[in-house]
Formats: sequence, structure tokens, C-alpha cells
Amino acid sequence: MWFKSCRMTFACLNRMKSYRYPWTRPYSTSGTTVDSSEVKTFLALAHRWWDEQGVYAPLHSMNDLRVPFIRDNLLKTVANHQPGKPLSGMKILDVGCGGGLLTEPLGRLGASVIGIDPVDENIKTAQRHKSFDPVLDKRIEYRACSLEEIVEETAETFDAVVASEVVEHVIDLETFVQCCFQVLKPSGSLFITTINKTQLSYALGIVFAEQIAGIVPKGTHTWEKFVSPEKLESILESNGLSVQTVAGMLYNPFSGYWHWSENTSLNYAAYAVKSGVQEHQVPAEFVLKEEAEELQATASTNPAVHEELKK
Ligand SMILES: CC(C)=CCC/C(C)=C/CC/C(C)=C/CC/C(C)=C/CC/C(C)=C/CC/C(C)=C/CC/C(C)=C/CC/C(C)=C/CC/C(C)=C/CC/C(C)=C/Cc1cc(C(=O)O)cc(O)c1O
Ligand SMILES: C[S@@+](CC[C@H](N)C(=O)[O-])C[C@H]1O[C@@H](n2cnc3c(N)ncnc32)[C@H](O)[C@@H]1O
Ligand SMILES: [Mg+2]
Repeated sequence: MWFKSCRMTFACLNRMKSYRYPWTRPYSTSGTTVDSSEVKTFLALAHRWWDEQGVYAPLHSMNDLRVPFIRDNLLKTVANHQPGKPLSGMKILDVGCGGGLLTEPLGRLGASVIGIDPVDENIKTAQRHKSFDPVLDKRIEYRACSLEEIVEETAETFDAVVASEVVEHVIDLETFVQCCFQVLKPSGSLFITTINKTQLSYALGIVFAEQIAGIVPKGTHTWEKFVSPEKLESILESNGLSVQTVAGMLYNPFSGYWHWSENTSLNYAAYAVKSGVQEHQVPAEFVLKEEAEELQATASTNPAVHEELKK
């Protein structure tokens, strides 16, 4: 179209009771955040990631905002950094990495990045593309999996988790966020970009962007799955992630460029930090024996936990 020429196993769960104490491992009873219909949609486009003027042009263009957003906020967390490789020494998990459009620039900034995506064809595309650059080939690892599948082996591993243009495609956002918490180191950073759930995002993000202008392929988004910043902030805060920044992003379909905006009624970026304390609900029946002993020890100092353990 004329616009185109322009641009975890520990997921936490239902039936939980409220405790207020430093987090302990939750146990998944069901457990997926992956919507099979989304997988089908992305599978069909798995070979299109690196066509910079193609269906994923807006995501290529979004790097102009999100890469500096992630870089600059991460640099505030370190005393000094290596010129040229400012993110050197940092471990980043890129969840829903797709073809690696954001994974690669983060690797170029010196970070060790693991990119995961449930669509194996996306991972094949990403692996093929990074293989052309020996530096990236060493710095980036890709895996075809969901977030909940790697939580156990990567608990408290990452300095940062990135989920860019992903949460509007998942089911069970709360579980998704809890997994992000689990894999982050204490004080680790979480970066999310997504689309707000407003009448304007329906009019512009669905009717205009998909059905009229073809900025994104028809069926890319379901308005009901869009996430307001208020809802996202509430889920983050109640899961031990302290929101630092929410900033609006505006796509200009004429120029194909993104701009920061005061207005969050369409796209927005959020940055949160793992605070380490959660108002979590942990189902007593899901707490392993050693966890119960740990809690028992805690109970001696915390009556609230003591009460819960008696139930
Ligand atoms: C039950 C139910 C569904 C209710 C909905 C709520 C409700 C009641 C809605 C009613 C609202 C309403 C009034 C609807 C009327 C529908 C209608 C007649 C709409 C007309 C459309 C319109 C208003 C057109 C205006 C046209 C115009 C004047 C344009 C020129 C001005 C201008 C520059 C506009 C800017 C347009 C703009 C900002 C478009 C971008 C919109 C947007 C949110 C895009 C996000 C998409 C995107 C690029 C996200 C990243 C991304 C990318 C890709 C990819 O494939 O590249 C994939 C992804 O998964 C992504 O997340
Ligand atoms: C719009 S693309 C964004 C890709 C990449 N993050 C970027 O911004 O360039 C959304 C990606 O999320 C992946 N995805 C969908 N559901 C997911 C889930 N539940 N968990 C992880 N990734 C998911 C899709 O396979 C797709 O690659
Ligand atoms: Mg999207």
C-alpha cells in the first residue's frame, strides 16, 4: 500500500493466597502464556523479519527509540562502562525476540543476549541472520521456547528482560510478568513496549493501521488484548516490579518514523526495576518441602507467614 512505501515452569498461578514476604518459588500447575493463534500468525511471516521495507518495517524503525531507551536506562545502573561496548558484561533476555530485530542491536552494544521465541521458524530466521556477523554469533544465543519453559534454569540470571511488542500477543499477562520477575537478578530491569487499549488505538491501530492503510498485516492485533499502562503498571507493581518510566511512542505512517510523545493513548514503553519484595500469593499446596522449611524459619520472625503455614 502507499503507507508501505512510507514504514516457569514457575509461572505463578491461580488460587493463590496472599503472603507478604520475600518471594519464594511459585509452581506452575498449568502453564503457558503462548496463544496458538498468535503462533500461527507469526509463523506465516517468519521469513519476512529482515526485509526492512516489508511487513516488519515499523519494528525496524522502532529501534531508533527502544534501543537508546534500554541502553540509557541500563547505563544508569552501572558506575562505568566500556566505550563502544557500553552494555558489556550485562546479561539480557529478549522475550519474543522474533527474528532478532532488537536482539542484534543489544548484542552490538556489548550485552550477552538470549533471545527466545515460541515460533521456531522465527528462531531459525534469527539464527541465520546473526550467523553473518561473527561478533554477534558469539554474543547472542537463540532458543525456540516460551518464557515459562526457561524460568527454572535461569532464575535470577538476567540484568534485564526485554519484551518489546509482545505482551499484546500473550495470554495470562500476570503469569508472563511473574516469570519476568523470576529470571531477573535483584534490582534487574524490565523493558516492555506495547499498545494501549483505547478507542483511539482501536480506530488507528486496528481500523486504520490494519484495515485501511496496511501499516501492519490484517489480523496482527486483537484490540481486546491491548494493555493499558494503568493495567500494566498495576500488574508490575503487585509482582515486585517498581515502575520507573512510562513514555508514549507515536508512529508516523507517512515518514515511517517513531517519536517520543507525552501521549500514551497508542504505543508506549515502560521501564520497571525488580524491587525484590512482592505482594505475592503463593499456594501453600504448591510450596515444596524445602520451601516450607524455609518459610517455617521465616515464620519465627514473621507472624503473618506463621499464620498462613498453620492453614
Ligand atoms: C468492541 C470493540 C472492538 C470496541 C472498540 C472500542 C471502540 C468503541 C472503538 C470506537 C472508536 C472509533 C471512533 C472507531 C471508528 C473506526 C474508524 C472509522 C476509524 C477511522 C480511522 C481513522 C481515525 C483514520 C484517521 C486517518 C488519518 C486522519 C490519518 C492521518 C493522521 C495520522 C498521521 C494518523 C496517525 C496514524 C497512526 C498513529 C497510526 C498508527 C496506529 C498504531 C497504534 C499503530 C501501531 C501498530 C504498530 C506499528 C505496532 C508495532 C508492531 C508492528 C508490527 C509489524 O508487523 O510491523 C507487528 C506488531 O505486533 C507490532 O506491535
Ligand atoms: C510483534 S513481534 C515482536 C518481535 C520483537 N520483540 C521485535 O520487537 O522486533 C511479537 C513476537 O512475540 C512472539 N510471541 C507471541 N506470543 C508470545 C509469548 N506468549 N511469549 C513469548 N513470545 C511470544 C511472537 O512469536 C513474535 O515473534
Ligand atoms: Mg504487536
